[in-house]
Amino acid sequence: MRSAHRVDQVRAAEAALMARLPGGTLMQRAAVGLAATCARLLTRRRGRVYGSRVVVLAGSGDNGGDALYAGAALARRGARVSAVLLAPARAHAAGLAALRAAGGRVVLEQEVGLADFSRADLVLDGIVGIGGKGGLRPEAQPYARAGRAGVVVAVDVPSGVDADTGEVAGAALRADVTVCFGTYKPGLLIDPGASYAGAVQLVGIGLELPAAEVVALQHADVAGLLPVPGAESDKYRRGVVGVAAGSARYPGAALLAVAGALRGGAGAVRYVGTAAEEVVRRFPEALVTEGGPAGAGRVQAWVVGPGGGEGAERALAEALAADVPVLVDADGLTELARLGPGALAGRTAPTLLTPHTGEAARLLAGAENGGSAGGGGGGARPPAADELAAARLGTARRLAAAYRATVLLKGSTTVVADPGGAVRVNPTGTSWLATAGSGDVLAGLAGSLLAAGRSPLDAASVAAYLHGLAARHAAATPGAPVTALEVAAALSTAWNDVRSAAAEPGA
Ligand SMILES: NC(=O)C1=CN([C@@H]2O[C@H](COP(=O)(O)OP(=O)(O)OC[C@H]3O[C@@H](n4cnc5c(N)ncnc54)[C@H](OP(=O)(O)O)[C@@H]3O)[C@@H](O)[C@H]2O)[C@@H](O)CC1
Ligand SMILES: Nc1ncnc2c1ncn2[C@@H]1O[C@H](COP(=O)(O)OP(=O)(O)O)[C@@H](O)[C@H]1O
Ligand SMILES: [K+]
Repeated sequence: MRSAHRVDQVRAAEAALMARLPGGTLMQRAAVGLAATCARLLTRRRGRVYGSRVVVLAGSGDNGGDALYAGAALARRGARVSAVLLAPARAHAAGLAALRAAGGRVVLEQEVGLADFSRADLVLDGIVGIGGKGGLRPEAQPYARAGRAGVVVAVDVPSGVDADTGEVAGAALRADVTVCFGTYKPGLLIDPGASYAGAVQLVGIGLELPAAEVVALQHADVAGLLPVPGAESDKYRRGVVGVAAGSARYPGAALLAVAGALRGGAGAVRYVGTAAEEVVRRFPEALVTEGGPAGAGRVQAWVVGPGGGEGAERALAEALAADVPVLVDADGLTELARLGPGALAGRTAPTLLTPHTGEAARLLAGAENGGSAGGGGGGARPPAADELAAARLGTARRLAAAYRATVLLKGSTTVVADPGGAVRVNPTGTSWLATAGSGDVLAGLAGSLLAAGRSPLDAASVAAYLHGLAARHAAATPGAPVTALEVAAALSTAWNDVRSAAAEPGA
């Protein structure tokens, strides 16, 4: 599991540790780890550190200090290091002295700095770290636009990325590798910040940290959460997932949601809706009923809404009336937004909402207006989907709080937020998943995990993980387009992948 902490949590842990250690110890630990990664990267690119061209972009804080000390260490190994000082009067004095003593040169003119930057084998971005506010300032912006021949290594956080949220206000410096200290930061795991961070490496510096703010599961964690039948299991004990999906207009959504549900670990899939005939023709193993959830047999969880069209209103009402976990997706969410959070108020079993940002905008507007169905006030501008996508962590949290439900917010980084405050972010996605119907597969899969007894937080985060992995496996060649049905078919490979990696020694 990758754990990420907020800046204030890092600062508190740093203060507690610094009180027990000689001054400068933590910066030395950070710089040693940073220099070691840079030396590995240079050796991989050029065969050796000696003679390579390194540029340190140094801002006014300790982030610049880390970068200057690491630059000094590389200079001592024979690298030709220039330090570009973005705030010359406030550069980290001891770091700068170390760099100079190691033979590094200092650049004050932007033209020279930019030329050095563009032809460097390696650039250390020490402009700003966890102390940063807002995007890059004007003096640093040309570096974000400049061409580059070598690798950019961000020190702790890519400059311009908000460490706590991953939000980017204006320009930020894109890195190939980020070396972070003590713990991951949420902004390194959540887009858009994550897309600026490149490969993220953690250097331990001995911080004692509280519970994480955000976590990202890895193979071993997911393997431990997969429902696996035991000797005592039968199909009912494994859980039956009910899928209320599809409509005359969107029959395909029914097939895709059932395809996902069949591969999520529940013992049986019960489909209700207008596409019963198509479903059973394609998936003879599914149990089918026409009509709505109320008339179907017992299930351990409902999935309601994919392609629900005109039947979504009734299906949602009937599913929410059942005392089992309910996953609401697509047209079910549009209907829920119309009703507002009050529609969930009487429920005792948990609810999982799986919006994309467009649906999230409708849900938030519904929460703020008390549900448009109730004729609530309204008047405030509804949030725009792209603004919500740029602030994914806050959006998922706001929705979870407003609806008192677990929220899986889909998109370039899928974020799962529990109403209790826990947040998981998904590391496995690929943008090829942005294909029609892949969300239906995800809904079926997550519903199946709910029926198999997983909590909404676990069901949602495991489903997103397997779904993202399956999309990679489904591609005929790495990086090729995939269809939603291919993603569903590749889910078994994703399960195997996770389980076999977890079974490896040392996993
Ligand atoms: N915590 C730990 O455990 C450890 C932390 N360590 C390291 O310390 C780093 C944090 O250092 P920090 O606190 O000095 O802050 P830092 O990120 O250098 O920035 C603050 C300075 O930048 C300025 N500034 C602000 N916004 C800006 C912007 N957008 N663009 C440009 N400048 C901007 C602001 O000045 P202002 O101009 O606003 O007065 C201020 O002077 C951390 O990321 C890690 O690398 C390790 O050494 C060891 C253990
Ligand atoms: N840029 C992206 N990067 C990674 N995954 C994405 C991106 N955009 C969308 N996705 C994923 O693709 C799926 C699309 O779901 P959804 O929007 O519900 O589509 P549909 O309604 O067509 O099924 C979700 O799993 C979502 O997280
Ligand atoms: K930085």
